[in-house]
Amino acid sequence: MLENVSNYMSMSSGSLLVAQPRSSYIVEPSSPQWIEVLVDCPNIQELDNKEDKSYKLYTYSIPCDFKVTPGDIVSVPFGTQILRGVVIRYTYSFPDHISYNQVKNIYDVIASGFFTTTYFKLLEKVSSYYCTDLITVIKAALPPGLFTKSQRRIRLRQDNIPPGAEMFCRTAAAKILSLLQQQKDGDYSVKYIQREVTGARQGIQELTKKRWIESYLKTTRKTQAKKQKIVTLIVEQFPHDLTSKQLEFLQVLRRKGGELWLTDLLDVLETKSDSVVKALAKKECVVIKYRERLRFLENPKQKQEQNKVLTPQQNEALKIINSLENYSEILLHGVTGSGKTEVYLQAISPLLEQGKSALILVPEIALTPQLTDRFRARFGDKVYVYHSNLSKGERYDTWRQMLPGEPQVIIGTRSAIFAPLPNLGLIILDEEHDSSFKQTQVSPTYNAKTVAKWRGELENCPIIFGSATPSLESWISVKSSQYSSSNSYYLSLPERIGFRPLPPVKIVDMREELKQGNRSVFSRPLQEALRNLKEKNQQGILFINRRGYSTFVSCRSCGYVMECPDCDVSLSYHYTHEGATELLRCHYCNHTQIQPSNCPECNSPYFKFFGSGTQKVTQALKQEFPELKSLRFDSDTTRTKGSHRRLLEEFSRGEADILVGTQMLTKGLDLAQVTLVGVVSADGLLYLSDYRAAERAFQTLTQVAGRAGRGDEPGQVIIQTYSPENSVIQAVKNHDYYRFIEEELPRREELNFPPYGRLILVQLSSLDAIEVQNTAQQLGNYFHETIGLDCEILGPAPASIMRVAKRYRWQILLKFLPDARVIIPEMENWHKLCPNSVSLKIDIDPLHIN
Ligand SMILES: Nc1ncnc2c1ncn2[C@@H]1O[C@H](COP(=O)(O)OP(=O)(O)OP(=O)(O)O)[C@@H](O)[C@H]1O
Ligand SMILES: [Zn+2]
Ligand SMILES: [Zn+2]
Repeated sequence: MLENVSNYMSMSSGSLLVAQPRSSYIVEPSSPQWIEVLVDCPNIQELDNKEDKSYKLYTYSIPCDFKVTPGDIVSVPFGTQILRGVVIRYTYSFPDHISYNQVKNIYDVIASGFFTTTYFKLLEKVSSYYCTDLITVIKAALPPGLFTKSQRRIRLRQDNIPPGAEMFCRTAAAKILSLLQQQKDGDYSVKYIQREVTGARQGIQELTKKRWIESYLKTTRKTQAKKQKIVTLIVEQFPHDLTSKQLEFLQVLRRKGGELWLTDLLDVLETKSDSVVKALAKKECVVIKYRERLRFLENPKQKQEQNKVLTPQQNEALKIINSLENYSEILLHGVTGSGKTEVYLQAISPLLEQGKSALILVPEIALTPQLTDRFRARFGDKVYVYHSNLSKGERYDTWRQMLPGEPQVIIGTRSAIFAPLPNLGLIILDEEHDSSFKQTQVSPTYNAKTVAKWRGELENCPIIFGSATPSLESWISVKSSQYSSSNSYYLSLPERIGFRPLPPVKIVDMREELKQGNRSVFSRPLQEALRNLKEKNQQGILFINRRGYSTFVSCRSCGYVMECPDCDVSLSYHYTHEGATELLRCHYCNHTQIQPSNCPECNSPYFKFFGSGTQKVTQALKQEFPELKSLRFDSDTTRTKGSHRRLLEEFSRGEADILVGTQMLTKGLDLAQVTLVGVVSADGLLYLSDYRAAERAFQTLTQVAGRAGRGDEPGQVIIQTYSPENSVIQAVKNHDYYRFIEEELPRREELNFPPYGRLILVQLSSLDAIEVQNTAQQLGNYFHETIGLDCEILGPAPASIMRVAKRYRWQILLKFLPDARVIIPEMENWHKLCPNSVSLKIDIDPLHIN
């Protein structure tokens, strides 16, 4: 039975409408015998849905001792496999082509009650808007490990097999037998056998009949609840015949409230043996039982902290936020250090008292340990973090503890927008301009900001978008509907806390420096500022635009540049510490090789790396300012869990004078001792072949500048550049967001780029250069035939880096004009034009085009 989900979207500037799917998640009152299941098999879904974008449901029966409800995750027999699926609804009739006895029983119930009705609607919206199978969306939303597959395998029954057995069977069976015998355990998956041997099916049947092989199901371990022993005190008066050890155990147990996990109790008493506890259980002083122990990410305990007295501006903002109960969009535009976080905290407090929960999304949790700490200091153990770096168990348990609806605060990254909080009272997106809210690598290519709006609508709760540098989308969205609709608010915090000034920004023209004979990476003004740091006992930050940028290795004699053999990009120079091997690495595919001492082209010994990565800057710093101690903060030094926190803590304890880092530094760092921020080179940010380059440059530079002078000492910012007259640089210099958007918005409007028009990026890649080009051409033609005039079709064109990890990449950009109805041609037809060797990806509302 097919359910149709219409796949067109319509968009008018500012508001986004998605067609309501016709199917929905229906809960029937009685308990019937059959259910329809969405099975985790996306390829089958695609093949079966010729008519239109939809999803196919399979009917199963419920064994009488099972209780199954829509929303449950079940495992079901499916061909030779046992697959996971989601129960969509009860059913009372069969599709025409199926007879009663063809319907199979479900195999097992994996998890119950994972989502509510509105939640399911959200998933359907995501599926239709981002042109992604519903099951893929469900898997992206739910904690991992629920949809593991079981595999049908066969193995030899060694003892039954006579010598020369293969002589007694047909070709296929003989082949299978010899395959199995070559494998040391005599064991293969049926899938593998089917790929290797023609007529595998009959072969397997034959061997099974002879009892020379057996087939079995291999299930991967499922994520499940973790049970542990808990010890409960059950007597008030301690008996007199206790040993001193036993008495000590009971006293500890009573002091700790009468109940402790066995492991914790043993820890407190510094023993490994549970014999004393067992003896106490025998004496009926305690009981030991198994109980589920939830796994959460333990964060360091914070000192309890009280609400701060708000500034009049914070107060104004809070009053409006607190007055909102229904769906509304709030843009909280507060300059760096204006106290946005305090507003969030005080907006959440009354909600918790009303029994509601709040969801806070941040760009990257590891980068903002400070933020999580501040929430914990205010709300203690009501705060949970949820993001993709947690272990499977932690995600599973954090998810499940949300379901009963205890009021709480969830802090997470983009995937947390799917956190199943039942009584959601507020959604906050902090640093809303950040592009990491968008998923780009895998489907669905959702933007948590867009999903947050749907979620807010479905749950009927307000959303706060907070930033010092709002994205043009949010700016336009709120500004254009502020007067027309009553549920849009622009709230501004134009000043820093305590009337601290924003730091003055000095722009240094690096061309002048060179003319004056200064070849150092540090300009004279930056050198002077660095020298002053030590005297004044202050700290500084040096910002380097993303790792690898301009750290390419080239020959000074012939100009030869070292490139990755598999990607069309230059390799980056890596030198982790003194004495380490000098390495070259590709930042796309991680190809690594040793840095040659001479040029491979002309053998010149002047074969060096150029540019200023974090490593080069730390080295230059060491040479020119040996008295300054520096710490590197980039993706190389923060690979291990907890390393962000450790480095930031080291720095805030004053164990280094300078923090040298990449984009990671820009996010939410609040350190009072930092008075100097130096941008080593702004140029890499300005010249990217992307329509968003200017916006991203303005945001990054403003954010990094905002780290200076947040304490009592005034700060200063020095930006080094070869293009001081650039208008982005000028806007940053004057802390002038309004000037920036006044210049940027007309440019976007003229070219119909977002936030006016809408983009859809179709990406094709293949190992075969010709095939991918031809496919791109055909797809382009198909678009020209089917897409209306209010969509501009750009390309097909090779991606700006044409080859990555041996795959050639082409793309087509669809640009829908403002107010155009966005109609995406049938995906099914696209796939028909696309041979198996070419992979196809669709990115809806892409943020990066390269
Ligand atoms: N009303 C207040 N009274 C005193 N201190 C405050 C108040 N509000 C915030 N602060 C403090 O001011 C500092 C800056 O606030 P906060 O970090 O919330 O700013 P922000 O706007 O989130 O900054 P950014 O966007 O730059 O990360 C923090 O140390 C915070 O504790
Ligand atoms: Zn050379
Ligand atoms: Zn590469």
